[in-house]
Formats: sequence, structure tokens, C-alpha cells
Amino acid sequence: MIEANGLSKWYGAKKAVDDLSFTVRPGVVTGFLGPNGSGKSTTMRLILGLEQPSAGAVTVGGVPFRQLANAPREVGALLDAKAVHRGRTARNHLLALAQLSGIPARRVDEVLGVVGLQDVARHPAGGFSLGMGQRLGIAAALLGDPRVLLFDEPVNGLDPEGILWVRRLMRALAAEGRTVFVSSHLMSEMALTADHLVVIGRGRLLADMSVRDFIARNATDFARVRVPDHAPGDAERLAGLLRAAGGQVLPEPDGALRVTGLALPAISDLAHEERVRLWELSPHHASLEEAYMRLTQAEVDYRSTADSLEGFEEPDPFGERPPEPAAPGAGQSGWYAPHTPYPRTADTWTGDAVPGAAQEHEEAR
Ligand SMILES: Nc1ncnc2c1ncn2[C@@H]1O[C@H](COP(=O)(O)OP(=O)(O)OP(=O)(O)O)[C@@H](O)[C@H]1O
Repeated sequence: MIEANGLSKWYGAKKAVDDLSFTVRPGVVTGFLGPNGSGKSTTMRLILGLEQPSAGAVTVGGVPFRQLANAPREVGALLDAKAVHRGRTARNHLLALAQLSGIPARRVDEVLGVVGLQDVARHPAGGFSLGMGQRLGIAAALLGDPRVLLFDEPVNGLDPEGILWVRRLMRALAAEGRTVFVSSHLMSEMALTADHLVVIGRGRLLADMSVRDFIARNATDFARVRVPDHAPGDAERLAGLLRAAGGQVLPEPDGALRVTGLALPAISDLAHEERVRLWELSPHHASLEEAYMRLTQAEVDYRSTADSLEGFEEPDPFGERPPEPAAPGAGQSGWYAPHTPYPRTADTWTGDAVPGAAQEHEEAR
């Protein structure tokens, strides 16, 4: 169990983590979500004792990480898969970590097998692909057979098979009664992996609830309606009728209509009465990505500016744009627009020990 209580971290004038209180329970996978720069990695470093809180506290199994009697046996973490000695073989990298923590060498071969790196165990880690590096980082986290596991972006760089493997591994670890806390930007993957979510924005807690509740509270189911391609005027006519009946209607990129606020039978009846032929009338459940976008759209630090693409842009179907949210963060029912993430630049760092933090952590183990 991980418990954060009023946890805050300042870097100079920048408040990276702002009065966070949450609990990560054993037996389930808890997803840790937030836009770029929202404070996820900082929170993980605070949990692992790599940073001192400016205020508040965080404990693992009831005590601060640094007071754990045998930390590597109790907590495993993947923070930065690149934090390996490039010339060292995968096996020697793990052996060095094992020796520091009093873990028997045979455990190294076990975890190499678990992550599927046994055939390249004697190859230098510096030559590993991003995905192989992730697997090696996961092996290091599993080394001490810990009850609590933290993974920062574990599927980063993995191919679909690797992503499926990580999903199954996380779920299996949780099913064994372990505490599994995992951050990811891949919402579709998180929807399949996590049972519970902790969502932050600009360092503040935005949500702490089950995936199901999170989607139900932050996104709306909708219907897709499509008229025959050869009758585009019918789409415009049907959109007007649906709006008059109390529905909200937005154009989909493929020319279909996205309708919220009306049940499928009502849409069907209306189309039938008005003699509008339908080629599609299908129910759609809101996705985690949609719910996440709606909740966090006011919390994004890095946004792309509009690219007018003059001369390239397709005209809007029906000459309309989705309405802007009435208030920042209020969202727009049934609509979301992903923002292009902008990479953090080196000048946002103030020189704290972050780049080498994972390595320090590994060495401390
Ligand atoms: N050592 C540091 N010095 C100065 N600012 C920092 C430091 N570490 C983090 N920050 C700032 O704190 C904020 C939170 O950063 P953090 O890396 O925790 O976010 P994140 O949610 O993990 O982001 P991402 O999803 O991009 O990895 C950012 O604005 C970041 O620039």
C-alpha cells in the first residue's frame, strides 16, 4: 500500500506536486495519469525517497521509503529504462543490483526468463533496443520479488506483443496481491490494464476512482448515425431534426453524425418518420481516452498553436465546428480534441538530481 498525504514538491517557484493525497491499494493495478509535466515522475521519485517532499508525506507499507528495513525486497521500480551501464551485459547489470541488495544470483536468471531476455543475457545492454531496455528495467524492478511495484511508462517503445505481455504481467502481479502503480500516456492500454486510476493535472489530484466510474463521470456515450454517401443533404436535414428533438449533434470525420442526448430508438423513429434512410445507427461507449481528455484539457501545459494549413484544409461538414467548452475545464459533451504534446526542453530543469535519479536509485539498491 502506498499512501500520500498532503504531498507537495516545489522546485524553486515551480510547484511540481501540489497537496496530493491518495492511496494505492494492493491487489489491483492503479493507473497514474496526467498530461506532460503534471508531476507523475516527481510523485514517483517522492514515493521512492529520491526526493524529499516540500510538505506532506508519502509512505510505503506505512513507513517512508527511506525507513524501510529492506527496501529492494519491498519496493521495485522502473523509472528510466536507459539508466544502465551501456557496456555491461544485461546479466551483469542485474547481478550488480542483486549483489547490492543481498539477492541470490539465481534470481537474476529467473527474472531474465520472466522478461524474455534469457537469450541476450550476455549481450551489452548498450546495444539493446528501446523495448529490450524496458524489459531489462522491468527485470530489475522484479529482482527483489517486492510487494510494491512502480512502473513509469513501462510500455514505452514496446511492440504490440510486448505491450500485451506488460499488460498481462501487471495484472498477474496485482492478482498475486501486490501493489502495482503504473503511469502511461497510452489510454487505450491503460483502459485494459488498470482497475483504478489516480489522475493529476499541474500537480493537483483530479480523480481517484475506478476506471469505470472515471469514464462514467467524465464522458458521455453516444450514437453514430450515417446516411447514404449519395445523399449528403440528408445528413444536414437529419442533424437539424435531431437537434430540434433535443439531441446534440456533431460531425464525425467520415461524414457520420455523433449524437448525444437521444436514445437509439428515438433517432431511428425520427429518421423513419422523416424518410431519411440510414446506413448506420450504432451505440458507442465513451472511452477512457475521451474521459481523460475532457477532464484534463484545462490542465495541459504544452499545447500546439493552430496550424491554419491554408489551401490544404477540408471544409467543415455542415459548416460548423464543435462548440468550445463554456468554461475552462468544463469540457464539451461527446467531443474531445487531443492536444499535441510538446516535448519538455532542457531549460525547464533547474539542475536537481533528476537525470541521474533512477541510476542513483538503482545504485542505492
Ligand atoms: N528537478 C527539477 N527541476 C525543475 N523542475 C522540475 C524538476 N523535476 C520536475 N520539474 C518540473 O516539475 C513539473 C512536473 O514534472 P514531472 O517530470 O514530474 O512531470 P510528468 O507528469 O512526469 O511529465 P511527463 O509525462 O512529461 O513525463 C514539470 O513542470 C517539470 O518541468
